[in-house]
Amino acid sequence: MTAPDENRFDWQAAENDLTDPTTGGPDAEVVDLDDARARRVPRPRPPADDDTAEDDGADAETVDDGPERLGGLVDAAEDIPPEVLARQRERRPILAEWARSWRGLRAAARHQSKDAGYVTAYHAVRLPKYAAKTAVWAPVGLFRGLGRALHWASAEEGNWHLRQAAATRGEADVWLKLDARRQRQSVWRWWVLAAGAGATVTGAIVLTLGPPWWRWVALAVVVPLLATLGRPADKPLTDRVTEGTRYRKLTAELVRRALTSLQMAAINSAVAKDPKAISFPVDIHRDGPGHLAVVDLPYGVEAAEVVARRGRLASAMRLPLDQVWPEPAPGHTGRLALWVGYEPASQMKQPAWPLLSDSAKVDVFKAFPIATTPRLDTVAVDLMFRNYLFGGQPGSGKTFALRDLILAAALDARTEIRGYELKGVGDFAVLESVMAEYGNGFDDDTLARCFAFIEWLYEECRRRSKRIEHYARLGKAPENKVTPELASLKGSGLHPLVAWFDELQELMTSKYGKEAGEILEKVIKLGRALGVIILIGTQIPDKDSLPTGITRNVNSRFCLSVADQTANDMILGTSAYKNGYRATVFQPVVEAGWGILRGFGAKASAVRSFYVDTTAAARIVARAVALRTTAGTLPKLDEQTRDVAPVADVLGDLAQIWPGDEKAVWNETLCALLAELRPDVYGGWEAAQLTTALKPHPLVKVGDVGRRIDGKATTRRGIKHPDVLAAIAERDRKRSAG
Ligand SMILES: Nc1ncnc2c1ncn2[C@@H]1O[C@H](COP(=O)(O)OP(=O)(O)OP(=O)(O)O)[C@@H](O)[C@H]1O
Repeated sequence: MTAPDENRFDWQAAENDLTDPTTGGPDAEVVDLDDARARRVPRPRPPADDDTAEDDGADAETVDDGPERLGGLVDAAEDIPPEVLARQRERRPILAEWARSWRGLRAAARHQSKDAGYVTAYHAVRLPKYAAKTAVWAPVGLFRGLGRALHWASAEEGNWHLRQAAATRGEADVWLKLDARRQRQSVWRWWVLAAGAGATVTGAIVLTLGPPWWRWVALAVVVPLLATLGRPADKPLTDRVTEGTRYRKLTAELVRRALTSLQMAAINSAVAKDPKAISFPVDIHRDGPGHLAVVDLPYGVEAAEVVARRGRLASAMRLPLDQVWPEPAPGHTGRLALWVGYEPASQMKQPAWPLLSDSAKVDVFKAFPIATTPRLDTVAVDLMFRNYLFGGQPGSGKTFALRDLILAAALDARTEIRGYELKGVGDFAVLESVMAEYGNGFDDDTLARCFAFIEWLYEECRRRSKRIEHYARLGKAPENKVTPELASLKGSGLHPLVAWFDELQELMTSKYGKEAGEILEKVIKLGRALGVIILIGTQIPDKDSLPTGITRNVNSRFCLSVADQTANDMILGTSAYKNGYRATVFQPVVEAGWGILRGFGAKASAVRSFYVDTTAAARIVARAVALRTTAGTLPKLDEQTRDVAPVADVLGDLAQIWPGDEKAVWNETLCALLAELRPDVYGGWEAAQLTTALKPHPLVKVGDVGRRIDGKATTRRGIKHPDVLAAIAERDRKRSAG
């Protein structure tokens, strides 16, 4: 098809339509084309005899819908402003994709040198075999070469047959003419041959007189040439270096074959009707350490459907799974970006985490590297004004990914870090010295502390919002958000606070779950602008283990290998699976660290978190300790508690302040008495706070307690004295049991 003209009107197609009676319908008439051009009359609408009649184009503007247009205009009506048209016109880049960035250049150079190295090594080990073959065929080549030279000089080639034919027919004069012609030809050829022979003799003399290396060079050049001349046509001197053993080059044919092998009826039937139903808006090109094919799938097929069949795609290409990376491409939903690496991702060496370098520092307001793409590009993320959700099945690598973020946070000396790992393995213990609070385990005590921490976070958010209000009044928080200046301002109380929870499902499915979920949701909503950064890791992303209120409000998500669509969408958001963002394609353990990162830019993408083992993590922590010691922000071991946490022994204090021999007392009365005892701890407590503080002690049941006030019966929440005593006895028993 010819390219559309400036106004995007395809004259040739329109002319064909107007002159072709089969498309013009029974009433088609011959139209004066000049007239048609002048008036731009839309062609007559063909009779609507099937479903596609609508698409067949009601006006001539829409006839050009061939592959060149895919992703471009649907209708180039004249009222579309020229600047929009100009924006939509896709220009091919002057330089090839691989030559446009250092990364591309380096990757191409690395690939070429690797390739050259391979070929050299391949042939080097076969050199003895090649030498033997050369020794055999070179003498044959010498005689064959001499024979051919003599034959050429005699100019008999072709002529002999003609002379024979003339002799058979008895045409003597023809014979004589042919022979005379041969003689004429052979005269100058003999001269050429003689000159060649002379040159050879001279060369030989020069070689004998010259230094020995001249003879070796001559031998190295001439002998292989003679051997090549002497060898049989089907037996090359060197072995073939087959392409297949190195990598499979991505070609349009391979992509087409792979796509038609997916057993997708929509693709196969479209291709059966029109082999061009699968088209390539951009040429397949090198992109990093692999090739990228941007494919426009047949009408109505979504890229997401192909992404879901990554396994079949890899099978059709005869490649390992982690070498084939299909993704939805920008443009429209039927556009697929298929990247195929030179080698499987598992064999590609991930570069070392840049933050491991001794000079690396982190500013949580700025992006830092956290992962790599399949093409080994670095992906950077920031922490400030973000909440993260990491989800994946066991062995998917979420703990390691979460730890990367906390390690990065540790390198910003302003950041306060507190968190709980509720798996009890101690993956985060390496960070203990830079954390202001750390809990590890899934026992009731740790869960209670974790819950109390969430409550504290909420209180901290309230305190921070007051501080922000204050600074906003002073004009220091123009957006009512923490600014880098406020975060660095000592005593502002607005420094970044990273609160992390690994395996949060343990808390959410415990007795604290409901309340913890509700409070955490509020913290996530409030904390973002206040410098409170929540990081959550969970293994079971269902609505009981991870309240939807939380998932809805998280703005950065990393979904590692998950088992099904529900889990995928719980982490990445509704419709993520449908839109082709499917972490179900990753295998746990084998593809640990791989996942879909969402919340950074328009497109979610497959990335692999940097692998940082505990030894490397310890090196970073050592640096973080040094940075924090200088900045004076290193948490002291004996101070690793929250400033307003209920550090006091609530049960003991209750027993101490219990009024007389009352059997049951209202919480609010108890709060007032507790505040008198320890105003720094209990000052401002309300009834609900006491209820929460008693949660870790199931023996103390908070219930309705009735009293008479001015003769009127009044019921409020309260607790019973025997319960408190029983809980103290139980706690003492547990403590003495160890
Ligand atoms: N980015 C990575 N690159 C390579 N290997 C990784 C990566 N991240 C994690 N792994 C490997 O995967 C293993 C499991 O990782 P991790 O403990 O983070 O998984 P998990 O999802 O937290 O599993 P679980 O829920 O069982 O704790 C690690 O021991 C590590 O060896």
